[in-house]
Amino acid sequence: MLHVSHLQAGYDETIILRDVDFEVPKGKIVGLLGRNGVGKTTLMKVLMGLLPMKNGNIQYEGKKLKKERPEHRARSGIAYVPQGREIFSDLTIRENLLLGMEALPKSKRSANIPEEIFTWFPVLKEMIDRKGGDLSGGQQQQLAIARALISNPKLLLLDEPMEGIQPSIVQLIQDVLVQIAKEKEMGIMLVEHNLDAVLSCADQFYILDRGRMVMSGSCDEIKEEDLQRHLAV
Ligand SMILES: Nc1ncnc2c1ncn2[C@@H]1O[C@H](COP(=O)(O)OP(=O)(O)OP(=O)(O)O)[C@@H](O)[C@H]1O
Repeated sequence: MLHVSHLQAGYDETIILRDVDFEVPKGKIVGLLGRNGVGKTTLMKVLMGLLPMKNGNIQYEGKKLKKERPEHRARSGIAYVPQGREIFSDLTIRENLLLGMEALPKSKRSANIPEEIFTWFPVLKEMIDRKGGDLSGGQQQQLAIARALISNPKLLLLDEPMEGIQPSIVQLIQDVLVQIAKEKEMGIMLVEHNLDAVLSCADQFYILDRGRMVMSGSCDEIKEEDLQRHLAV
């Protein structure tokens, strides 16, 4: 569903991504690993249209992405949960979730939150009228993911969703991702430093280093020594 080739991007004159090739197939979770500052977030921003690419090709659902704005990409089914969650602290869970509808064309928006959201994240139903700022980090992360899922995206980009989250919530998020990738045939790209979490829920992985994907494969076949070589600081 997503094919990226020879992608080059960066900030002003600085090139961060030199020649990036990768794919996210339909219904699969793809983990993106790499040391701090290699450009994982930069790649997500380019995919979401928040940063222009300098060169290369992005093909999404059979069409080339060029200069489409983020809202256009969101309407075409790409959802992004940035690092740090970015939920609205002064709005309730309900209000935060309904904002996720903005990603849909007006004719498809609803005033009701789909019940499946609460089957994945029951705590959001229990606390529906509480303000975002009153939630724990793990609850805020569930809210941020749920808000992205409201628009029923085809491709979900997640930037470090497990960061600073307690193990039981990490497990819940992993279980939800595995379930929705399969049931909804959603492609999921997961940037994560929590290696165990990536290996236990992703199907495939890529390692980004010095502007290129230096390694990729199936998570079942990943070798500890290769990880050490590319990820050790
Ligand atoms: N807005 C910006 N302007 C200039 N340089 C930036 C900007 N944002 C990020 N960078 C630089 O681009 C490089 C890649 O940053 P990026 O955040 O994409 O890395 P990352 O792999 O996501 O890191 P981390 O794992 O720490 O989140 C870093 O050197 C960073 O300092």
